[in-house]
Amino acid sequence: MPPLDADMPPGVAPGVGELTETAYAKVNLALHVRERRADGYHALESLFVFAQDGDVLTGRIADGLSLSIEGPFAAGLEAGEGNLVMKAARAMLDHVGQGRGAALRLVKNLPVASGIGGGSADAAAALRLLDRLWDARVPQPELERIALSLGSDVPACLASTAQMVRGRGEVLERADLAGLPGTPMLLVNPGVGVSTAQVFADWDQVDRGVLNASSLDGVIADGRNDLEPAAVGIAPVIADVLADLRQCAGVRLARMSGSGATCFALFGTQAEAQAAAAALKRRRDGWWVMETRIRAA
Ligand SMILES: C[C@](O)(CO)[C@H](O)COP(=O)(O)OP(=O)(O)OC[C@H]1O[C@@H](n2ccc(N)nc2=O)[C@H](O)[C@@H]1O
Ligand SMILES: Nc1ncnc2c1ncn2[C@@H]1O[C@H](COP(=O)(O)OP(=O)(O)OP(=O)(O)O)[C@@H](O)[C@H]1O
Repeated sequence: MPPLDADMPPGVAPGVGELTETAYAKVNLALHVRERRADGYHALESLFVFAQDGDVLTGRIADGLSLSIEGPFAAGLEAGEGNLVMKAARAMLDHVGQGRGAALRLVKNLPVASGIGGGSADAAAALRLLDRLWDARVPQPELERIALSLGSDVPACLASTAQMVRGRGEVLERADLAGLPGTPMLLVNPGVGVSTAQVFADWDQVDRGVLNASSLDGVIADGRNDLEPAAVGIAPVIADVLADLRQCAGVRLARMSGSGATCFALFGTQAEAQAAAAALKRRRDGWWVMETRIRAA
């Protein structure tokens, strides 16, 4: 009998001895860029939420480490040592001691380099999965330290709950905003990749002020994604995505996530989100459209 797995997403049947983790898509509901730091990174203030869907990682005990990748966005993604799943596994081995192994399988459902943190979410899912698979019981602060060594967004992806994120991504504060969990959401990517480093380099260096994330209405009314103009400059089709989303019936907020090109829209009801998804798929050949909800904390 395969083990019962509380985190198992629908449609994924684990094999004998396999564990499964979802790598939830990250969405920056607002992203304020405050300043360029001496280390070259930018100080951010961002309200992170997570979709209830994403990539799916499964793993079982094996000799050595291996990774295979399948799914709609598997093409072009290397499964070697450069993959963030492998980097996460190596970092775990460094911590818990060599001599353990795992055969990992990634179903890549999220577009790569698209502002929804797929690679970061995969790395965090690998840390959670291997901690369970190897019964390593790494204390949470240690896991968070390993996570930050893998990327700015990986600590937030570890918990995959709504969080106010500051600094480079290492200062996390739980954000239990009323009205967030379960909110119907569309993620839309027009099929272009944009480089995060390039978008930051093109930011106009104007500090437009703090993010007040005390209520969802406040984040909708006063929040921004300060990287939107730079990303639109690199990939003008992002402006078309935002215009399309903003004219959908029932939309409460449409904004770009991270450094783009993926944009998101929040809806009042699931029926409105479904209708918007169907219309976009009809009208825009080649755009990726995912209908989901904000994951509950
Ligand atoms: C902008 C966000 O999407 C917000 O969630 C993320 O912080 C980006 O995280 P990421 O894709 O993992 O990016 P990283 O690999 O950390 O950074 C890529 C490059 O983007 C720039 N970068 C990134 C994050 C940051 N706070 N300041 C930056 O200036 C740096 O040039 C860095 O070399
Ligand atoms: N498992 C992985 N999934 C996606 N990208 C990966 C993975 N492993 C390594 N990478 C590399 O990491 C880079 C960033 O990918 P990712 O999908 O996380 O970007 P992103 O969505 O723009 O992230 P962010 O929202 O944090 O800016 C890509 O250039 C890709 O080649």
